[in-house]
Amino acid sequence: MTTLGALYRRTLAALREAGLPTPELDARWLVAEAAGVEASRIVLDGGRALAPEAVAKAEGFVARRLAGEPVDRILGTRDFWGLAFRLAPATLSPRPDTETLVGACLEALPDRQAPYRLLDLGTGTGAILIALLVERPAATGIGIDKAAEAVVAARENARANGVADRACFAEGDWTNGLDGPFDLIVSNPPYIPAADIEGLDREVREHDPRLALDGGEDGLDAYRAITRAAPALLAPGGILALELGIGQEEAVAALMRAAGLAILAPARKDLSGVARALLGRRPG
Ligand SMILES: C[S@@+](CC[C@H](N)C(=O)[O-])C[C@H]1O[C@@H](n2cnc3c(N)ncnc32)[C@H](O)[C@@H]1O
Repeated sequence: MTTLGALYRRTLAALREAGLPTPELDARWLVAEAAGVEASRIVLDGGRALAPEAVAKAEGFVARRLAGEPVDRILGTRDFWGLAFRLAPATLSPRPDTETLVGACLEALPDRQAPYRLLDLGTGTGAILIALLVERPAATGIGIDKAAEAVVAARENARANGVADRACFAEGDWTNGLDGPFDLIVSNPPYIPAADIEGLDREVREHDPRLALDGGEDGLDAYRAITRAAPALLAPGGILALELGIGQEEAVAALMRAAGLAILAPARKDLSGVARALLGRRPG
């Protein structure tokens, strides 16, 4: 008979031996999921006997983790802005850096009760749009993605997070075929220069979809497309809010200015001090 505590210790030992960077956290999440308990129960209920299926499930998870699969991909969900998002192979796993962009957008949309109209380009799991709709309960929004499977996941995430009646998701190529006006257009676009993708961490390179990463030769292809199209879709005074890759502030600010947008402030930094969220306003 295997107990919850014994399964945790065995899992931890295997992950430690493999030299993984966060074995305690990984073991906690994987064992909790396999055993169908809250992670906090592992210590409290350490003596609980487990069914053989739960042990086999945990062993399967460990094998995947040792093969380099990230924990959130194994679990199939990721927390973002305090909400749970289901992942699909076609979706980026939303990152804490992107919460900086959400925070900046909320400051630009200060009225909790206003019926803001939002557009999220490259919505993936829907993380950005859904977080904004949760925080602004009278707002409505559209999320667009080129990956059909991402659109399906985003719809499901909107339902699970209680905003499906105010969110609409569709497959599309950036703004093609869309009509405004929007009060806010937000995007965390693919921004890695194509030649840098091979040098990314294996967990990113092998488990996040290339369509979510590849920003073209200089990493700026999506910014060019979005800044060119956004002003015509923004209401006067509307905001374009873009997540930035490392070192991209100047280039993206130049694209926003060239499109007639006024930069609101220097880019907001993420928790690591990287300039991460840049906002421009359509005059008027
Ligand atoms: C960096 S991911 C961001 C996902 C999500 N918004 C987030 O922050 O977690 C970029 C997203 O853009 C989508 N994408 C790439 N090219 C696109 C295009 N031409 N039109 C619409 N979406 C596109 C990708 O499929 C991916 O979901």
